[in-house]
Amino acid sequence: MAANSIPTIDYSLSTSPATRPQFLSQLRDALVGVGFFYLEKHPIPESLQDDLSAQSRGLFDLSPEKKEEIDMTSSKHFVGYVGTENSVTVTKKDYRETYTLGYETPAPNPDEPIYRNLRGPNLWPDSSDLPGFRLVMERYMTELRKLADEFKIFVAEALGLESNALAHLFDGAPFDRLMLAKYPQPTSPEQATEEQTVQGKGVHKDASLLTFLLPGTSHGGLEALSSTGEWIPAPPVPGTMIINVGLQLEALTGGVCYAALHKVVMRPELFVDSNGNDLGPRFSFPFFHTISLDAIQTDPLDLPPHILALVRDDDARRQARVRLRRLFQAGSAGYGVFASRLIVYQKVTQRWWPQFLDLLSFEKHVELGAALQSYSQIKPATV
Ligand SMILES: O=C(O)CCC(=O)C(=O)O
Ligand SMILES: [Fe+2]
Repeated sequence: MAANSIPTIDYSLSTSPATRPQFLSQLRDALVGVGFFYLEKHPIPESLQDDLSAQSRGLFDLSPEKKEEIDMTSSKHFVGYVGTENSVTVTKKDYRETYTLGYETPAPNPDEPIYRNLRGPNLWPDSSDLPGFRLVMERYMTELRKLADEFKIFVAEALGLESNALAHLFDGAPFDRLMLAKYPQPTSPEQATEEQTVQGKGVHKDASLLTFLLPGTSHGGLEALSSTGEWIPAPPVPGTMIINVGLQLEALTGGVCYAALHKVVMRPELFVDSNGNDLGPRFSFPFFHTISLDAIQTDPLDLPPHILALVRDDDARRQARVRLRRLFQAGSAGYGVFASRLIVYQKVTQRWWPQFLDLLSFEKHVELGAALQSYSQIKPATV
């Protein structure tokens, strides 16, 4: 399957029975091919996108002291602000600052499984500093959740399944993350690695089912790796969002859907427009749509043969099997998700979850998942 350019899919085709088959067929090609697509004519109101962008700029403009108040280390739920100095992909530094939030909810009861601590209260900035911030973020998350709910149906249908074939993966409380990301313009040569390139975000696959990325500025820099090994640029296209397949969808479909590796590279020329004007910092807003933390699915989805035949090769199928096992290694999906957060955000782990500090590496991911599970079973009352 041709997989060397990023297709554009028209959301409005999904709304009429006459054009829906065309929409679903384009969606299937994108999920199986490059794993990234632009969604045009989507239903997120432009005014809400503008509000999101304005509030995000306001957040990153807060003083260091105010940012400290909402620093992720103040939350045991892996939400809040992470400064440039603490941003990494695996072990390499990312040159960006982020703020992450989820659905506002009380912390779980001590007798619930430990992974439910991935949900909890957000770290909101002071409303006198940023009036309207919380309202805009919550509105945006509500709209994105609605769009993601539609995509669960679209994806099922595009893969030849019943419309509700993914519904069971979302039983229980929803778990999604909205991230606001600011990539400051690199200023000093020390920030550059090779060929003047600064790592905005290092090479990775998203841990989500699907990611819905709203670019906040016109900067390029995002690139996706095709299955044939080419880096394909995915610059913002006005009026569209960028949707990409995450590891969960790849694993659940036995490798039929392709979770592309991707990265954000920052070359100096990306920070000026075609007239040579300075573009300022780069902003982007990914919404990581994820199956329920309580979901359990040990076998891949039961795809029809003509869809299964679309898998690239045996290796893709094998790797997806391994991923699926890892995802549900300890039962519910939440254990694996919690284990990954403990590994990625070690400062949070040091402060809130020190009992797991000696298991913090991706090589020990399986062990860590098992430790979390037995911790939930043996010592629930002390969580
Ligand atoms: O900022 C972007 O364009 C993409 C960021 C990204 O891939 C991520 O945060 O997972
Ligand atoms: Fe990503």
